[in-house]
Amino acid sequence: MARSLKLEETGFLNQFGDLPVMQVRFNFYPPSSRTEVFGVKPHSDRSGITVLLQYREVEGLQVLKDGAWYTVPVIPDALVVNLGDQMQYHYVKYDWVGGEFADNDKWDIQSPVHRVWTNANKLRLSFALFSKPEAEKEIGPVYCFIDETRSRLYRNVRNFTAFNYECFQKGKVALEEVRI
Ligand SMILES: O=C(O)CCC(=O)C(=O)O
Ligand SMILES: [Fe+2]
Repeated sequence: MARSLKLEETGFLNQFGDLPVMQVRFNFYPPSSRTEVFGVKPHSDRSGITVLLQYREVEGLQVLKDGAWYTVPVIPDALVVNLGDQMQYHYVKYDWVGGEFADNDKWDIQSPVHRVWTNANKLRLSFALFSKPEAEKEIGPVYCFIDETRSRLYRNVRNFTAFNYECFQKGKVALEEVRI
C-alpha cells in the first residue's frame, strides 16, 4: 500500500510495532427463518487490515457507501481485503488553501462500515484474519504531513482495539470518539 501511494515503504509497517497481532475469527451464521436478522450489526473493523474468506456461495456481507448498502459478491476462493480503523488513522483532512482543495484522492484511506445478514435457508461461514498493531503501541497518522494544507483528524491512542470494542458495546463509533 505504501509503495502504491509512493510513500516510504516501512511507514505503515512501523505502526504495527514489534509484536503485531494476527487474530482469526470463524463466523458461523445459522439459518434464520425470521427476516431481517443481523449476523453482525453495522461496524467498521478495529484491525489495520482484514482478510476475509466468504465460504461457499452464501452471500450476506454488505458494505455502506454513500448512504447505500451494497452486497459483496462471493467469488469462489477469492479473498476480500478490507481496511480497518487503524488504517483510517492515516487519513488526513485537506484544508481549503489558496481558493481550492488539494487533491484528496490518494489519501482516501477509509475503513468502511459493513454488516452481515443471515439467510433463511442456508447457513453461512466466513473466516476473518485481522492484522493489528501491537496493543501497547500508540497509533497516530504516519503520513500526516501536517502543514498549511493538511491537518490531522484523529488524536493518538494506545490499545485502540480494546478502546474500539468498548465503544462498539456502548453503540459508539471509536473513530468519532478520537476525532479532534
Ligand atoms: O462474515 C462476514 O462476511 C464478515 C464478518 C465481519 O465483518 C467481521 O468478522 O468483522
Ligand atoms: Fe467486520
